[in-house]
Amino acid sequence: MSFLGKLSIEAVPYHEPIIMVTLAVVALLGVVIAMLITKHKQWGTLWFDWITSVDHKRLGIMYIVLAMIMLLRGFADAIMMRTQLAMATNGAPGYLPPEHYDQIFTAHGVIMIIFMAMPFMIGLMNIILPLQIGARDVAFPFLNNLSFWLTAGGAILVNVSLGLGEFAKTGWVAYPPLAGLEFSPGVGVDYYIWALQISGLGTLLTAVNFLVTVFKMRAPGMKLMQMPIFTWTCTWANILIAASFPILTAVLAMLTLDRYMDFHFFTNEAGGNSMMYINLFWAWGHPEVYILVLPAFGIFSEVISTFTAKRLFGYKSMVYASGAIAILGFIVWLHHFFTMGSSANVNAFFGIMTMVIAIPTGVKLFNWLFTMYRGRLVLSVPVLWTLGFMVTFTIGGMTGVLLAIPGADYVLHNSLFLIAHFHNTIIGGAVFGYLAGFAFWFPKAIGFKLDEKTGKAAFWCWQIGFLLAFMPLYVLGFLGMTRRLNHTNNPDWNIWLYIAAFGAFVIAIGIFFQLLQLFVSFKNKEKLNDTTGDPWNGHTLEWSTASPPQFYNFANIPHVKDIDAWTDMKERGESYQRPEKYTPIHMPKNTSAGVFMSMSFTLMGFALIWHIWWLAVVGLVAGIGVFIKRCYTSDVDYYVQVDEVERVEATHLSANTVGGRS
Ligand code: HEA
Ligand code: HEM
Ligand SMILES: [Cu+2]
Repeated sequence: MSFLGKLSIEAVPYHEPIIMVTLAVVALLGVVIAMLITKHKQWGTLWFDWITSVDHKRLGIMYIVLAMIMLLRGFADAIMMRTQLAMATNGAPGYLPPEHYDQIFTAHGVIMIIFMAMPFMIGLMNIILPLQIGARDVAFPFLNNLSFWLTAGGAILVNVSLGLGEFAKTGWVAYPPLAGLEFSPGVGVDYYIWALQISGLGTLLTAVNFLVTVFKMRAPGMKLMQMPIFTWTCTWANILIAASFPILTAVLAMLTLDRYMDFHFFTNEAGGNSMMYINLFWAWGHPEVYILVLPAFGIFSEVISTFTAKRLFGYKSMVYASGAIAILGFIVWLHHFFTMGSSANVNAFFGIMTMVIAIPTGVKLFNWLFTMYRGRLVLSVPVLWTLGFMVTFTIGGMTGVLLAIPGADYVLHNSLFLIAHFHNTIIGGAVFGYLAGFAFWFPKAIGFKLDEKTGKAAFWCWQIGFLLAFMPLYVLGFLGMTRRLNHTNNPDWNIWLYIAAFGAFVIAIGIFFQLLQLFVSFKNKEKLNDTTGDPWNGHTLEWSTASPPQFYNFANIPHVKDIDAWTDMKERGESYQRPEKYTPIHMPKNTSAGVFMSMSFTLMGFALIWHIWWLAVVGLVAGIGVFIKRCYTSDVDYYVQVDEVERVEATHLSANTVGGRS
């Protein structure tokens, strides 16, 4: 074994034109961005105000930037797959060789779920949750920065695999024995393992951080049953993360031992059993999909009640329904392997428990409908995403219930019907939810509203494109097409494959409109400016702050007396009151420890992937070293003095009294 382990120049796929062109474009973009930063002298800002920031609002924005970049990457993979399948009909080979195609669907699944949806959800939670409960930050701001960089570290590893070596060809579930050393001897599965392990640790720390925040840092007076509904759904999601991510950590660790140290947990011989992996994987994987969708449900609740100018119908039943979904979501994982050979009774139990989830979900849908009933629903962009969700997600949920019938699942398992089901719930549920939240909270986070026209165009392209791209997959599933095929030879399938490819291009236009929307909105930001901090006449405390919020969030922590604390304060005439006095505010200092720690661990992961043992030790020791140094640092906080608080607050208050609202 050489100094660089398995790494050599051969690892660069220079004979693959598609990859090389992609890398060249990415490199070019990188150079352009670096030049722009240099030209505008922004390196200092980038480092001191963003990369090392412990402010939950800035970390939230960074999560969402990461999610958007990963959406572009994941979508590029998707469109490549759809084009391949539209070309490779009647036995034609298409343009993607099998070993490349297999990496693409694996990368697409992993990137979309772990590095697009999760960061998007966690980003929105970061920006909004502390504001909603009247807190100045999360419980552990430094940990929050570390969590972000661990997530980013995982994303970096997945993307490095494009230019160095390969990614897993196993599907996003990486089942052994296929993912074992015998059938996947390359570095692809190792990239998968370390990317998920490192980012998963970040996610687990985030959940712990936000659970402590919610239980310990609510504004005085805010009882648990008065927390805003988005905060509640995030809390249920965090409980699910805390309960399920350790299972992922464990199962990945076991796969690591199999691959690196010749253990036999999941091999076919020497006492191993790969079914154990499948069981543990889904014990994490199923809760994971509810982790994605629950916060989106919370966003829809906020959007609907705000844009009908009514209180949410059935607040308590919403909280309990979310809890029921979370708890049931934890005990139905076996529905992913009905066909693995459990007894009929076991299958029946898990099938029925799965179907029961339709009940609390139905409760939520009806609550949203009742909230809209006789309200004056404003058809803004967040509302469009919400209405689109209600239709699309219901279809996806219903087909899920169909799959929950073990007998039916024997026919439909791993068919394109399944693929249609989960894109239906993930895109129609989670992604539409995040995009609704993005449009809803953008003015809060950035300071100006998003352009409506381009936003509406983006929505319609996504909605119509979605139906075109995924409804045909239900048909293909019934016609017998299985998932992960890289070419087909059944002429009956062709037309549906063409429609699906066309649909994906319509979604591409939607994504184009989203980029255009950002461009147009930034250009017109003076006109779209939000000086009030409360552009939609909101219900919850985040709208009581300025847009973007003061860096310390609240000069004086509000006292909460009711659900919808901000509506309540406005009704009582207690909003925008200048308090008698301000006191100095205790704030955490930014630190580079998080980024250095996580980059050390990412380096360790990279070294382990390539079997560069000395470098792995260096990464590990450096990461732990930075942590120990951080533990001995006492210079971690400071006070914002009263005169500065006064100055900042005066701007916000004057915007809302002189000529504004009072
Ligand atoms: C956000 C993601 C998300 C969500 C919310 C769901 C929600 C549901 N899922 Fe889905 N699912 C996935 C993502 C998701 N799923 C993924 C990613 C996979 C596959 C991964 C892979 O293999 O790669 C999968 C796979 C999957 C399977 C495995 C199939 C197989 O491998 O063969 C099953 C089987 O039971 C299932 C069922 C369900 C059910 C019953 C729901 C329910 O929660 C739906 C409840 C909602 C409704 C029913 C609609 C609204 C309700 C009403 C309007 C009330 C009235 C309705 C009735 C009385 C029916 N899902
Ligand atoms: C935006 C449009 C999207 C398109 C056009 C698309 C398309 C596809 C295609 C063609 C496949 C392969 C299906 C097969 O096995 O034959 C696939 C798989 C998959 N997609 Fe998507 N997708 C999209 C968005 C998403 C999103 C947003 C997510 C999750 C957040 C997602 C998660 C997955 C997963 C987990 C798989 C399974 C990968 C595997 O088989 O291991 N997709 N998608
Ligand atoms: Cu499931």
